[in-house]
Amino acid sequence: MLFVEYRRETIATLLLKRLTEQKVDLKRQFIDSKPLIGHFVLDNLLPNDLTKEIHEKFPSTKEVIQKKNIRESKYIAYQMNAYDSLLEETIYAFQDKRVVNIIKEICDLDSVLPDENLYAGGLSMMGKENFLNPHLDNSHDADLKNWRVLNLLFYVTPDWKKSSGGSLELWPKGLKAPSIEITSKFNRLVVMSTHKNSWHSVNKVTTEGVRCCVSNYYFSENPIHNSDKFHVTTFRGRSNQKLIDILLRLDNQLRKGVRKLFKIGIRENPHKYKK
Ligand SMILES: O=C(O)CCC(=O)C(=O)O
Ligand SMILES: [Fe+2]
Repeated sequence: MLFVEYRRETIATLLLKRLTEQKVDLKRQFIDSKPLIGHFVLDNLLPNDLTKEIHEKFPSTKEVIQKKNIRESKYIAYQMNAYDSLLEETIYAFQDKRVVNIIKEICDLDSVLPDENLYAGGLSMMGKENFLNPHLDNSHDADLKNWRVLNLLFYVTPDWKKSSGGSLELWPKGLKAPSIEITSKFNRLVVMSTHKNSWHSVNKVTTEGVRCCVSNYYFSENPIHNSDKFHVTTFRGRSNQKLIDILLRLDNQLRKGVRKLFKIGIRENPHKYKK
């Protein structure tokens, strides 16, 4: 137990070191992008050997949950005691007070709260043909108390290239304008703010490999913009997916209606780490 706790702290210390080294540049990246979708990209996040080990400990796609519908096609895992403990330690290293604090400073937010229950976080894996259509993340936590404000996405698959597909796409000027494409490169951290205009997606994976990502979400008592309003996760089709776009808009309306009717949803959100 002590060893496990030490491990988490050690990883957090390494994260802190790298974020501190690059703090000025990261702040600049975030401030420059803030009027649209605030984000920063940090390469070589952890020592290469450690990131390789994290990747090696990822479960196979057969040991995790598959999500496959018109919105998205991917694999997720959040019951972290079912997998190698290094994965749990890595996820929670991003929730260490020191790490949360420096990210808060870089992104110039007044309060941020990590998501201990992994309400939306955990591991995500995407194999060939998997994708995530353009969407806005849900605005709130499960209790509708705090706002979801930052996504922290740590990509760990060695040798992942732009040509492998599976790039994160940000759509700062909406889905009709060009996107910013961010390759899911090995040992890269992307932090992006989430609000009512932060449209993002993941394009299709084109390689045989699996794109592995360690995800964390931070919440806050305050939204990114004062004008932000409650919304459910909202998906859209790409400009060449006219029919899918109609279906997704309908699907958004249905989920929104259900949410309104039952406030907290009909059942407890199943995406939660039960310790
Ligand atoms: O896997 C990614 O790069 C993005 C995932 C995503 O959209 C999210 O976690 O909200
Ligand atoms: Fe998202």
